[in-house]
Amino acid sequence: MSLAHPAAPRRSLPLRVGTRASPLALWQTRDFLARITRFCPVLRDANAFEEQRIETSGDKIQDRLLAEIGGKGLFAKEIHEALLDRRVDFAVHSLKDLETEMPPGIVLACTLKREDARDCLLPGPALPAADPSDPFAALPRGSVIGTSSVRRQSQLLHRRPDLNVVMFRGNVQTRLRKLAEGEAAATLLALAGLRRMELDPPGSVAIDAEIMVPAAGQGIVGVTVRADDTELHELLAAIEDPEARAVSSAERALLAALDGSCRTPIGGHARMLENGRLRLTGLVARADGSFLLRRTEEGDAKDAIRLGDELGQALRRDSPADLFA
Ligand SMILES: NCc1[nH]cc(CCC(=O)O)c1CC(=O)O
Repeated sequence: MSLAHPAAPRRSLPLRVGTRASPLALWQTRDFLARITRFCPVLRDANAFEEQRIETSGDKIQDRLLAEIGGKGLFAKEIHEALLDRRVDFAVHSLKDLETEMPPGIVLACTLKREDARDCLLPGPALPAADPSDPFAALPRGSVIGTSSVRRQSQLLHRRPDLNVVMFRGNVQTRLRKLAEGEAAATLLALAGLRRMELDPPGSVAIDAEIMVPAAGQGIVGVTVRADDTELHELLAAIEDPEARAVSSAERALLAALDGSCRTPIGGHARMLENGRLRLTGLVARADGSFLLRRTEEGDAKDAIRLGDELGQALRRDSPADLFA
């Protein structure tokens, strides 16, 4: 079988794709396989791909804040290992769960078109629907909000210091169940995950990215491959969305420059403007919301990494040093 071109070297099928086993991860993986099959008809074979489900440290640890156990990369570590051990040929990830620097021997081959990057407020059954123009307004004083993201927590508490945040972990379905069971009055989730799984919980509203700056890479799926697998790298790169690459490069460079301890709330969100310009917003905060710094810069999309790096350094310079200890 040749992948991209009749003259390309033959390689054996199936291609093994690494993925987490959560419903969202599986949805994203199957969506990616459908896209690549449309692009490369030779893979239109029931046996072209084999799904390898991999349990990651992030899936195993359910009772502690992600920030406390090492944050980024926890949902990717075992998948990277499978790639390097040649147990899988490529892997599909939520980009926001991938560390900013790939381990040696692994590259980010492809970033897919972004789904809505915003976070979403989901009121539980005891609360009225949220108001899209002021999502937090209907939350009664002192309400309990479930989230284990320090980024979401800090931005929420900055506006509403009266609220009480409790830890809420598990995959999207688990968190929706906890909400239905009243473990919290409301929760916050990425809109992208809900949209992909066609979930539209009653009363939920998207929160403007100015009010709740999303995580770097939120809403974007990224595909990793071994750096030495040129053939597969080229095939995967052929379905890359250049806009997703540009915005995520800026956001991830910002995150890398901030190099926060993994407990530091950091947000990064870029938007492509007309005329090839990028507008990047970065956020640094304290988890309790008592400090919050948000800044926006524009630059040429060709210099996405420099834009992110410079904004990250500026935010770092102007934030309390202990956030970066
Ligand atoms: N850490 C879990 C995770 N990783 C990616 C998404 C959503 C999908 C995306 O951002 O592309 C989620 C769930 C959430 O934050 O609500």
